[in-house]
Amino acid sequence: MTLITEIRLRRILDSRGNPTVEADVVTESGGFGRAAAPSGASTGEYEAIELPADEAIAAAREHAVPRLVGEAYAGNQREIDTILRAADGTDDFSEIGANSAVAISMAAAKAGADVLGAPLFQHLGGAFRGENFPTPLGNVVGGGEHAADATDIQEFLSAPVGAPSVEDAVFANAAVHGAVADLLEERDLPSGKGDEGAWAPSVDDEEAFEIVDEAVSQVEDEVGFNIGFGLDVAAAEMYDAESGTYEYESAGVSRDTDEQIAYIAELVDEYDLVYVEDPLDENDYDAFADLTDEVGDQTLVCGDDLFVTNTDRLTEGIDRGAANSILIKPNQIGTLTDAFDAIELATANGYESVISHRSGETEDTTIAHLAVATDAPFIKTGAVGGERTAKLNELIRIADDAT
Ligand SMILES: O=C(O)[C@@H](CO)OP(=O)(O)O
Ligand SMILES: [Mg+2]
Repeated sequence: MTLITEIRLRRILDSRGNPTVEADVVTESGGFGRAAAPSGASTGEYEAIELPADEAIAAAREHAVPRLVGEAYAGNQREIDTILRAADGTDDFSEIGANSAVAISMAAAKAGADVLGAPLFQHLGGAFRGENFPTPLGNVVGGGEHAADATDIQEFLSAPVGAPSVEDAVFANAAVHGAVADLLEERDLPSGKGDEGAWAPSVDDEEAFEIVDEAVSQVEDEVGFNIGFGLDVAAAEMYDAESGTYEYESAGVSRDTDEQIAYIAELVDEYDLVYVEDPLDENDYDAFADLTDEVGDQTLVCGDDLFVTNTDRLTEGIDRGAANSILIKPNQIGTLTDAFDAIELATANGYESVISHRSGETEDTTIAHLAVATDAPFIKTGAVGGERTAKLNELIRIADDAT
């Protein structure tokens, strides 16, 4: 029933207006799945390779599609993804592009679910999936690689950990985003938005902390449940390997590694941060381990550029005690199977898995299903903006269907 009979690949627009790859997978019994690859801006050095969309499509048509059509079953995800790896023949998908690979991988999963008549989260999570729903981390103020002339820290994240439901959490993040807008106006700080829809005012990090802290407290009072606060520092983007320092340009401050660890630990204490992503450079496992020693019992220290959803890099991190959670981005590694393997390895070693969008996105909602299927504590997928609300609204629908 799930034998693949057709795969179509096309270029579509992503949220930055760049071309990306969309895949349609059709099965013998008429099952259908469609998925699109997202795209990063603050990409990790060790990520799988994204090729220009037209090149990725041409290469996948030549090398991967003939091995899948009439040969593979959409219901057997591991088989599909093994074939994608074999068709590519490299470790980093540099032949067919991780963008083609992930679009086909996710579209096949959706086609498999369609044949079964099951929602994607059920197909991926199976009958023994947990009962929990992820807390959405809402990017409300940001800068770094996602906006010019804004904060050094890439993302200030609202984390409504006390929300009684996914729906309440989603609306709380939108309310914090709105409250930030009011506070910016009060302070006479005009602001555009960054790639993920977060406000991108021309302020230093210290002022951003003040504003987000106040916005979170205001909304907390309104909604009556606990809203935490998190960060994606994206520290690799501010790290200068030559001088060994983290350069905070908007504040004119430079910190060496020990100072960076102390600074982040201070922020965790001061703002009760529930989540800190990439607080240190992507090559510095030792510094990650030192920070995790210091604050790992208070907060999630999450590796994004550090681990790039890669089990080899995660194994190294586990061995060295670096971080206590991993960010999962299927396009960083190329297939759903690889993403699941990373999640499984994390879980087996007491690391939490946080599922994430990219700064360049489409209306694709696969990550919402992936987060529910794998019982992830958090999903990072923005607060507002169509390509972000596509996932948030899907989470609300999933919760509505599943309960
Ligand atoms: O750093 C990140 O976590 C992501 C998503 O927020 O950004 P990008 O997709 O640009 O890598
Ligand atoms: Mg990140």
